[in-house]
Amino acid sequence: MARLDINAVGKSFGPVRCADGLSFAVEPGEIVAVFGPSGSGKTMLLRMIAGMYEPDEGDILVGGQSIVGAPPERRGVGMAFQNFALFPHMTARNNIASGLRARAGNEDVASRVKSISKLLKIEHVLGHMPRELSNGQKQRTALARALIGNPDVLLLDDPLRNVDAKLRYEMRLELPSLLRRSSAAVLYVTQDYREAMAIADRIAVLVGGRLVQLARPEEVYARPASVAVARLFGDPSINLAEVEPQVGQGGLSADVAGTRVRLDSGDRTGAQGPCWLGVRPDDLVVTRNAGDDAIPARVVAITPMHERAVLLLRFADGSEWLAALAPDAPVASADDDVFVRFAPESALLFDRATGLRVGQPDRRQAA
Ligand SMILES: Nc1ncnc2c1ncn2[C@@H]1O[C@H](COP(=O)(O)OP(=O)(O)OP(=O)(O)O)[C@@H](O)[C@H]1O
Repeated sequence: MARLDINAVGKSFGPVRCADGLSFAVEPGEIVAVFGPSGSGKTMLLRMIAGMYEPDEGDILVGGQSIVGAPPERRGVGMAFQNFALFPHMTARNNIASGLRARAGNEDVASRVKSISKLLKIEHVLGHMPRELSNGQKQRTALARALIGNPDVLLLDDPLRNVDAKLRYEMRLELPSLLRRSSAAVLYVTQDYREAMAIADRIAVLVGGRLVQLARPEEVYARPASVAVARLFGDPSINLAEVEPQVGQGGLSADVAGTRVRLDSGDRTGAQGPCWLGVRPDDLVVTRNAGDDAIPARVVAITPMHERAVLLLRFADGSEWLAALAPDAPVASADDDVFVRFAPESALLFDRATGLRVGQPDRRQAA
């Protein structure tokens, strides 16, 4: 059992800065999802840990020992990729065993292949060639090969991208306990925020090669460090409006599309001046009743989406927001005039100049 430490790691290709002062640690048995937009440096981070590239600056340590410059097979690192990368001329059994032979000499290969394939439910296809395996079986075979050598660090690069939706769902449920059993420090790259939230203990959000937030999934969702992070989490994505909040008798309030709306009066230090107001579509309530804090809107369109109804709403100033309503919520029809409300505590505020969330004690750099 060994901890993975990434210390001030930087890497550039010409003008492209794909890692910029990355620092964080992954504990043994912990799963950290690396999440961010395409090109944010997720795969490059994994490649530097695996030894396919070396960092320009900083250090990478496993169990307190630097692995920078060490040959890939001596790093104690196992990897599985989105494209499976199985040897096409070898059976599943030999593919799995290759993960062990590269690392150790006189192990009892057969019994270890057997126990790992039992765990991953692929015992019955061990004699098959990769072309005879389904994508799900290939993915499990690649995972078995990565796990069989009991690596200190396990790197998974979007391992569920090429499997079908049903298997992806099942694996999201199964993977965390499977991975924790190995006691490896796991870095799990994904482009799917739901997968990151389902699988990880913590999520490292990368934007432009920089770590913009590292926190538990619910924390990243509820308290995104910046407007860029807020936009990455949620489907439909967060509604935004330009506001200038002011402190009055009833706490903080702002004009939203011409209506004065109360915002949370809690910890909002620095929340005055030009801000982005962010409200998640799930946090909107759509009613037919006017009243305090109710913004008049017209329903432009309704679309079903994952068991919910998503309403496209247009305010009097022409701006549009989306509301995602629970299946049992009374649904309006297109062209209806309605009122939109949200609880003050569901309002997120971001400084418009820096993009950082305001009223947040532990601020990180904006994306
Ligand atoms: N060998 C290379 N030579 C030059 N530039 C590279 C190389 N590898 C990666 N890059 C650049 O580094 C940046 C980060 O790439 P990386 O593959 O790590 O992104 P990613 O976050 O994994 O993206 P995706 O989600 O699309 O896989 C990109 O701008 C990419 O073009």
